[in-house]
Amino acid sequence: MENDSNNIHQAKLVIAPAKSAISTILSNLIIQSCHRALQQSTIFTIAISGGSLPTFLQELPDAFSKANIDPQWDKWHVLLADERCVPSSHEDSNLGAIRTHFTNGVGIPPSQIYGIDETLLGSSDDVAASYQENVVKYLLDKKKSTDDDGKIDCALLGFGPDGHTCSLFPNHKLLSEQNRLVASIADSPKPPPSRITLTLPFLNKYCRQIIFCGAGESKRQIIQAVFTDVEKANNNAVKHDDSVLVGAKVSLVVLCNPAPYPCGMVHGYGDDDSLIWLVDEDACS
Ligand SMILES: O=C(O)[C@H](O)[C@@H](O)[C@H](O)[C@H](O)COP(=O)(O)O
Repeated sequence: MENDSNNIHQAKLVIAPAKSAISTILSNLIIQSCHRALQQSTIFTIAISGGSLPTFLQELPDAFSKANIDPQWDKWHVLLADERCVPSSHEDSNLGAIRTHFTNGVGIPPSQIYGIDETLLGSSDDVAASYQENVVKYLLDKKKSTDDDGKIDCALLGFGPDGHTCSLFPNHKLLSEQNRLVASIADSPKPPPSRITLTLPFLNKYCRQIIFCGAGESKRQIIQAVFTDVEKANNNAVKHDDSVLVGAKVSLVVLCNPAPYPCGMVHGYGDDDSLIWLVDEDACS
């Protein structure tokens, strides 16, 4: 468990009326994040995890069209929040899923969609070290050099029914990582065992906005455990723009400290919209 005793961390809890509404709301949040980034910088950087997350991105291109906003895909840089150490053509590949559900249909230059170095697959440590140097640090430097404070603009994360996020699993030694921004894991309890992942230092220091997404009853116990008082969240309802958070209930919640699960250790960067949890009613009721 992380004991970050000096700080109270808040999140915006956005409860979509149904799983089907998550894609719409997520698309609107990404449009906002992209717009904000491209006002301040010449590039938009977004980290995406695997699991069900890529399926929530299918509506994004249409959402840009409906909003009559040019996504400027040529300015997008997509990195992986975690990846299984397999070739991108393998059915377990997160990059493969992101391509299938999102990037294959849009004009992001392939050189700006950053997979792992498949020539290094014999050593997950080497894959992680290479991803840290050649992708993560490269993009942070690129942000710094484009009139920006050197943060990844947005990270889209899932969370498992065991409370993991990225490939950061409960009670695993990687939760104590202090320095590396990307690390390898050889014993992931969720198959396949060999993976690389963004670390807590990266997620908590170098992301301007984190959006967790999850749906369904299997996530309920995690939501109840990660926040101090979800039942009372309705009392903390916040005003919101219904054209963005369509039909959602929105409240401010406080993360439990110490955090009971890895996903609860991701507390974001600090301002109002830096940590959003977007879930459906089934995950919350
Ligand atoms: O590579 C992975 O396994 C994922 O990145 C993982 O961290 C995922 O996001 C969660 O397991 C939630 O997955 P679901 O959304 O499918 O429950």
